Amino acid sequence: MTEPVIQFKNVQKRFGKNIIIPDLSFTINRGEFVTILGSSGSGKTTTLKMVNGLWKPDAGEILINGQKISSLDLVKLRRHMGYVVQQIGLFPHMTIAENIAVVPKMLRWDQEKIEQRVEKLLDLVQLDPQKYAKRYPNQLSGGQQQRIGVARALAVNPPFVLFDEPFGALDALTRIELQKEIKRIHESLADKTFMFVTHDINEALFLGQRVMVMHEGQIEQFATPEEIVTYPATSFVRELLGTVQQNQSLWGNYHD
Ligand SMILES: Nc1ncnc2c1ncn2[C@@H]1O[C@H](COP(=O)(O)OP(=O)(O)OP(=O)(O)O)[C@@H](O)[C@H]1O
Repeated sequence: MTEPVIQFKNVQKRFGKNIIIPDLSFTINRGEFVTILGSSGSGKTTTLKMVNGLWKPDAGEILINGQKISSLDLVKLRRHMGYVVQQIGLFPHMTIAENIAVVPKMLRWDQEKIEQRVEKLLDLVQLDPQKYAKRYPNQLSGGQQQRIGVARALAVNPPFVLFDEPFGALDALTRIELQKEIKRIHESLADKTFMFVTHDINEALFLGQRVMVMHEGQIEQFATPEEIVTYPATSFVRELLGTVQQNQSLWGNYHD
């Protein structure tokens, strides 16, 4: 059964006099993995930041679980939304375990529950807890640090996780490895809704159950990867797909 959990209704966002997002409407259902693909400056990050209330829309309405975002307690809302960014900003003087435990500690979980959770999360992101829990961030590779970013975002088991170009700074092989991981994690955590911003077409098509293609603050197409590749809705989508479109098997076999 589809259950809408994130809804934008005629949302507008301006910065000063610049209308960045003129009129954005879409619905995301519980448990979906949605990727947002678009050129630089198309409004992907702005859209994500409106989902967790970091930016307020200038017009229109955003509903989270059917409730107007403007009526929600934003601190609580953000606890329900893990956030993973490119510069994950681990605290350098804290161990990996302490970094993951920041929010659980803030919520006054007892120590045993925190330790169990950290261990489970390190297992989930495939880092051996015995080996990594007591290390410091500078003793980890970039890819491993991003894994910690994912673990930290999942610490208090949020129903939503937002990703903003989390793998943008990684080398191609590490990136592919982490894409597979994130897909596996989404599949293993039933019912979590993921929104993932990227400007990498292969990444968007590989990860997204649906892909939202944005251009100049508007949705060009919001559809499954198959539909997008087979029936690009606009000339922008067609151009964006470029060579990928010419060889449909390419993205399907991207990680084989
Ligand atoms: N705080 C801000 N003040 C003014 N303008 C902003 C602000 N944040 C973003 N913008 C502008 O809004 C537009 C959309 O930015 P946004 O970061 O959402 O794009 P994006 O699609 O995520 O791009 P990128 O892929 O480069 O990160 C850009 O033109 C940007 O300059």
